[in-house]
Amino acid sequence: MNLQTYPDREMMMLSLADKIAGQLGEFLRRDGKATLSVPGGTTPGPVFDTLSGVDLDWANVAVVLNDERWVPESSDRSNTRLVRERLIRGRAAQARLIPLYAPADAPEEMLEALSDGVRPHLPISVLLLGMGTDMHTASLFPGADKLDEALSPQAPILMALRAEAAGEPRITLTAPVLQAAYNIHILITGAEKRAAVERAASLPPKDAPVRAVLDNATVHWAE
Ligand SMILES: O=C1O[C@H](COP(=O)(O)O)[C@@H](O)[C@H](O)[C@H]1O
Repeated sequence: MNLQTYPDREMMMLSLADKIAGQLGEFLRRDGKATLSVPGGTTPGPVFDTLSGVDLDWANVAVVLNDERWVPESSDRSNTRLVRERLIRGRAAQARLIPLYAPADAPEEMLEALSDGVRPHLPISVLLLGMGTDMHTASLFPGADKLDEALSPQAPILMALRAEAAGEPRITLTAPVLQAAYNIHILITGAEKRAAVERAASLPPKDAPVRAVLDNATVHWAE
């Protein structure tokens, strides 16, 4: 694990947004397109705020969430809502948001259609992940019903998972999709998450799912 620490959160968010923009720019110059995968939750908003103001060829950037809670966009638990409100606006308004949610009672009903939408945008150029204090990343939760399958090299692009700690049913990119990303960043704040990520480094992915990507990731941390 490559751990990068910052004097404060503001500096970390600005610096990480700058790094991500630079990496997206390299893909855009070389391939004419790029895929950015981002987390939801409470941490990444300030990175999105800065990124949305960066001058990039956003029309050729596909944005894919790492995971989604199975709730409509009207819910304040919706990761899609966060991304629309904080990232896909300003200069980034032209970016293409690839859906991880569609109205249906259960994620299983939409897995195939949503996977078909994601497939053309793989592999991910720049992957930004969050992490919970329980060492889950994306919606790969310890103890989730289908965690073993989602961690397997044969896992499909997307899976539906359920876990007690997750609240709603989840839909998530699986481990092989995350591992195939060209650039991997994990964004965490606070002492509890720092201790958790250090603990994860010596645990197997079934106990600490973030471990599935840790060896090739840069972990960005500020108090
Ligand atoms: O439920 C989720 O949690 C993680 C971590 O969220 P945070 O609020 O602790 O930053 C997030 O990365 C993931 O995308 C989200 O669905």
